[in-house]
Amino acid sequence: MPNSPDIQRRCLRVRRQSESSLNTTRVSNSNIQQKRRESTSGAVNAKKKRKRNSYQHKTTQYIKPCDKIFHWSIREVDESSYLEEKGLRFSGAEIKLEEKRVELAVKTVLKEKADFVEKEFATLFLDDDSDDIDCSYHLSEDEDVADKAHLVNAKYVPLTFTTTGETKITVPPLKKPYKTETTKMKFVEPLTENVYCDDELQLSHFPQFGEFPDEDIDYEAINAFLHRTFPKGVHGNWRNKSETSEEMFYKTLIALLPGTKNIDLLHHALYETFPSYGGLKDIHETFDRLHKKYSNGKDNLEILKVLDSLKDSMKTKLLPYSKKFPFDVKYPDTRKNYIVRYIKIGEKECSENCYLNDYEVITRMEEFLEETDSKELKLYILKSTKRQFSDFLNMLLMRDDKGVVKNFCQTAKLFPNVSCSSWFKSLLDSASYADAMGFQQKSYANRMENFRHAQKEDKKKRREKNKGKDKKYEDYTTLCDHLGPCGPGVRNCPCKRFCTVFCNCDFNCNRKFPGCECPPGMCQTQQCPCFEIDFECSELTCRQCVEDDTLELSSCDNYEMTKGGLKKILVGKSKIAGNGAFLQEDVHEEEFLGEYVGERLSVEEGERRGIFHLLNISYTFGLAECGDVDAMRAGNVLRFLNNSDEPNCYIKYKYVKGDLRIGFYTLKAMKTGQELFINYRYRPEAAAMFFGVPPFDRLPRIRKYIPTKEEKKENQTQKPKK
Ligand SMILES: C[S@@+](CC[C@H](N)C(=O)[O-])C[C@H]1O[C@@H](n2cnc3c(N)ncnc32)[C@H](O)[C@@H]1O
Repeated sequence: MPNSPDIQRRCLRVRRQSESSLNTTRVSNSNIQQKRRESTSGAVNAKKKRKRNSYQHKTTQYIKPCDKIFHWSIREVDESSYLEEKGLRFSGAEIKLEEKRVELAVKTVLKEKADFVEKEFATLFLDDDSDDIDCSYHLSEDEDVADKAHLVNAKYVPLTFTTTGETKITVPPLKKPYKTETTKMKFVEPLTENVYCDDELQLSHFPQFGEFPDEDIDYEAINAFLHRTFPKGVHGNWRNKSETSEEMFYKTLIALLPGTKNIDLLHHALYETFPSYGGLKDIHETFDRLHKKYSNGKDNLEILKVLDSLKDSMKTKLLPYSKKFPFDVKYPDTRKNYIVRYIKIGEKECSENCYLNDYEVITRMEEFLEETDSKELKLYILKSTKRQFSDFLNMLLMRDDKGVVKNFCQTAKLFPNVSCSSWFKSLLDSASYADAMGFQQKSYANRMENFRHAQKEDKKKRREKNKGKDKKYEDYTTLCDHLGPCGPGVRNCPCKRFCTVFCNCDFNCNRKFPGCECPPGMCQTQQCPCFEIDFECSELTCRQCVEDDTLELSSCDNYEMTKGGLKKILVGKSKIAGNGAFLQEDVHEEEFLGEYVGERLSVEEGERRGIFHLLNISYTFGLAECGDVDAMRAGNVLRFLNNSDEPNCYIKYKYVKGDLRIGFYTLKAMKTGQELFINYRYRPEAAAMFFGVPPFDRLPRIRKYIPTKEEKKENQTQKPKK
């Protein structure tokens, strides 16, 4: 197998003229040489043309070749479609039936999960009145408070505080005083950008545990409580199929295994639904592991029987492609618009219509040979293929062996209505390096025109699809990574209104948002297509505004989070609660303060950590359906901005490099020393809880499990001394 391909060298190279050694070639050598001469001069001209036309990106990172295919199957299942492997053949109707079963199982599990979550949360947030503590706080008449407005609603107030270290203000103690010490910083790691973090299923290491003094709380009891609250692991959602939780996957399998008529068919249907769980072998191994984890030691005989038969079938007909399925690819590299594959040239014709008998195909093969005597073609296969062809391609790539398609004819046979040589021609049509480069050569106007046109088409389709349905939140951070066209009519394409350059679809995809062409400094109005949809400008799309060589010098005014600046802000004792953030430089109205950074959590992890907010201080910002940013353990100074109903700063969410991020901006001009506030926009119940009730008193249910000091002492005296 050749090493990883070097496109520049390989593709711009003028090939050496030499003898062809295709042993199946029925074309005369002179013909081949003639062809070669034409293609050589063509390549030189194409090279010159490309050089003239091409827009030079600062980075050419996204035109790297890819040698992996992520989603093999984005296929419309109809009567004529079928799956055949090792003599197994399914009709479209059978596939539909099995997929329907998977869909039903998915719905049932989801409903169960939703009910469970609802029930748990309903009881969690209920105050059981077991402790009638009045934590309300009223300001006295003669209080010397600089900014009373902040304090009127603030019930969680420290006993003493200073504003910028000058005025010392004292407020009367709360009826039930609680810790007023500023938060210890021992767990906070300074960050300049978000760090993506995995779901953490171990709760006991959570730093907030350490923030309660030991004598006050029994951590084991809290831990036990949390495990009781989420006994089945963390919640998940199936919005994006890659984001399913293991438990859901397990439950679906359990529900489906007994009734399956054919394990391969079930596997096929499951793979359609859970592309990241791998092939038959992978699913089998995953299932074994999950069974141990979730069955609680109870073995269901029926399931075990099916498992056994599955093992047998694994032995006898281990599908050759099973290990090639994408596995664990959650967020694949977004820089690929074509896939590199080697196609081994066959030695024997499979039929009369075999590509090896086709003069045109044989002649065109020349263009794709690495070396003239090579027995493999090297193809740059574009992802944006026609729907029908993408089915074939998916199947072809799925059956390759470490990037080499060894038996092209075998795959072609699975599609009897189209001849082997027609498939080969389509493959060659879509497989040249020059085509893969096409996007770069398109002018901005051209891209914009295509985009607008695609948007119109999409709008029609969406309208039909969503007739009578409620308008849903549209998340632009879900990136697509499939073969074939994108859009609302395409199964499994998760991109809502449009694709972006961060999607893994082909760069020629007309749905791809083309960015803007504003001059530098003009991207803060609705005239700028990026600004209009809350996208930060990007050097991958916007030609003029972000053109400066160095990031810091770029004068684009819609590029702040990419640049990553942060105003001078210090942490001090807040006027309102614990620590606060204080300006150390003068700022104008509508100035960018910085990005709120922290650990970037999945929706599930955000939900799980959410429980700690009830116990303590929350540093989490929700990103709608995209997860959360949690600055509890790691973040920057913006984590110290407290809440106010009369804020002097505001938040703006923006899409930056394919992800939703949080920018902090000023609402007015301010001087050094001023404390910064935003409005957290909590719902009244949440505000009452977080700002009105000391953390310790927030969870009556938890308290049941936390021994009081007296109880603890009693327990200790009862424990036999070692
Ligand atoms: C992002 S932190 C702000 C920094 C925090 N004061 C500190 O010391 O680290 C948010 C937490 O501060 C507290 N807080 C913020 N604004 C408040 C207010 N207006 N009244 C009472 N507590 C507030 C709440 O405990 C909230 O969960």
